[in-house]
Amino acid sequence: MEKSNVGYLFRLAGKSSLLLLASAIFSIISGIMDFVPLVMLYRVLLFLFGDQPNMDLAMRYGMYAGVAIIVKFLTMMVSGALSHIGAFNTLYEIRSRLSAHIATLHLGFFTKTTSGKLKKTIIEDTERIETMLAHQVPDLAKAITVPLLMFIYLCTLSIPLALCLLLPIVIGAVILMIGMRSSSKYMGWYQKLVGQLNSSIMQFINGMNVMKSFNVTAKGFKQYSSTVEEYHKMWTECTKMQAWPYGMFLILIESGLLFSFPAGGWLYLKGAVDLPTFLFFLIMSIVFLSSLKSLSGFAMAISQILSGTEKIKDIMDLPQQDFGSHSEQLNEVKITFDHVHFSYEEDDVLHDVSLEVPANSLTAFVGVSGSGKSTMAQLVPRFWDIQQGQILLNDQPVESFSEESLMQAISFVFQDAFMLSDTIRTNIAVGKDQVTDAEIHEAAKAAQIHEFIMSLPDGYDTVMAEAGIKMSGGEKQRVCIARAILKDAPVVIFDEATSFTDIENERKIQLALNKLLQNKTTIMIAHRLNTIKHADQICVFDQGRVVERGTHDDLLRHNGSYAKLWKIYTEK
Ligand SMILES: Nc1ncnc2c1ncn2[C@@H]1O[C@H](COP(=O)(O)OP(=O)(O)OP(=O)(O)O)[C@@H](O)[C@H]1O
Repeated sequence: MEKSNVGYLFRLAGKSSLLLLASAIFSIISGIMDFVPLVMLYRVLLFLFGDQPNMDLAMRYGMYAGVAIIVKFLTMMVSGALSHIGAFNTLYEIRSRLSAHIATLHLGFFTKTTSGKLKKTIIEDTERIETMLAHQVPDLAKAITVPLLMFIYLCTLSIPLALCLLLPIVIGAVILMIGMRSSSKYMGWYQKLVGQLNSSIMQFINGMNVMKSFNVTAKGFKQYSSTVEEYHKMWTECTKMQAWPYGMFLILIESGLLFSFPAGGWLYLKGAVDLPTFLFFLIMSIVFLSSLKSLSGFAMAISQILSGTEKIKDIMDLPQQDFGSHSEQLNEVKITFDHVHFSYEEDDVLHDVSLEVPANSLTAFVGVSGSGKSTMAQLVPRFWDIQQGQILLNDQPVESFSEESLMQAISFVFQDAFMLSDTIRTNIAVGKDQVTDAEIHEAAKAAQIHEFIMSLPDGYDTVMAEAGIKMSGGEKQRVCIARAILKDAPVVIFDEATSFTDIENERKIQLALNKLLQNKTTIMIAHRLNTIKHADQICVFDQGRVVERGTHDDLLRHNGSYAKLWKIYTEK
């Protein structure tokens, strides 16, 4: 974990870091004020044990001590308020920057990265940072500065006694350092396990229906139970490792008197310090060491802030997608894939694919699972950018288009229909500001979903989060088709759902598609071959290559891969 994460966090916080700085300064003042009454007490002791006790001056020092206590509480309050405001502003700043950055990433990023992981960073990690900043910044500033100032003051009274106060700390720190050499290993292990635990809990809850139907209990869910076991092992080992050095450290910190009493007594008897100074050091040996004790508790908090910052940094470091400046409202669109090579990581997923999808035609991508159909289709709206070759819309490279022009030109109907937690009306009109109810109804009618919506008690005002449970996969996909019909983009990429196959639903989807695809350039990723029998061209994918291309009849005559797929399909 880099130390620069601290700087990075404050850079992200922007102006809010000034509030945090102010909070730290007020906190230091409040810490100093904590210390003032003790100094005043020392002053009074000097008078009391001096040759000419001056009661007036003693009273005045008493008053100073009272004022210091009031100032301490006031500065503590101001510091707390500033740190909370600063931390909230930081949270806002980080979330805004994260959201703004995420909006500029390749669309494909969102299919790869689990939304749970993103959610965790945007909500949980930033929130933890906020809580930590609100509390730890003022406390840490005080815990470091005040003992240091105390020590300097004590050195002005007696250097040997001041050093003697440091002795238990130095011995304790050495023991801690030796004993906790391997703690960074545990910290990494801990972070890894917390991530695994979260993801397996999410998986278990999301897949509860499947788990239950296969009689899998939380304990029987191997991924979860083995993570819990490892978590238990990690904490047991970590606690064993930390117990003795931390225990020794605490004992030493509590035993300041063991060091200051004999040393101070000896110096007093030798006449090197006077009685008030000796007494003052005895008091300070308790106060000084306990003020340092709080420092040991910050390690965990700081490491949590740093690890949260690192996750934010990982997202912020993801490269942004650049768009071109070519702005054009496309109507009839021809798509050309020209010697396209693409890989997600190292191995090529698409190898030198060339293909033309003529304007206003239906091109179907078929092939076994993993052959590259979805990847190829996702390259058109630039979910990912290719490594070699070109993808052209009407002979213009996709990279040259402005984001608005490109997105305006393409509708993508995904398999797993995404729904906003909003009304059906908003879900159909998503992205369109000025649209009438009549237009929305017309799109829904064309998508064969109007009747269903009207049968709901709140009709188009039904909130999807509630209706979602009642909607079948086919109904949801028809809402998405209505969305695409309303968008009326010249290019449609349709990823046929594999999960719902009842005849009535298939018929309705087919009717909806007939409307959606009229006069459009369509790429259909097809799983049910009878839906694409009439496609203008069918491209058969195999291991990232288009191995056959033609109409249904051509390809059956050719008696190759497609004919085999068709045979398997019709025999099902
Ligand atoms: N986001 C991703 N990151 C890394 N690899 C991926 C990603 N998406 C797909 N792949 C890999 O790329 C290859 C092609 O996958 P793709 O989804 O394009 O195939 P497909 O033919 O559409 O399959 P299916 O019919 O099952 O959807 C597969 O090996 C797959 O594992």
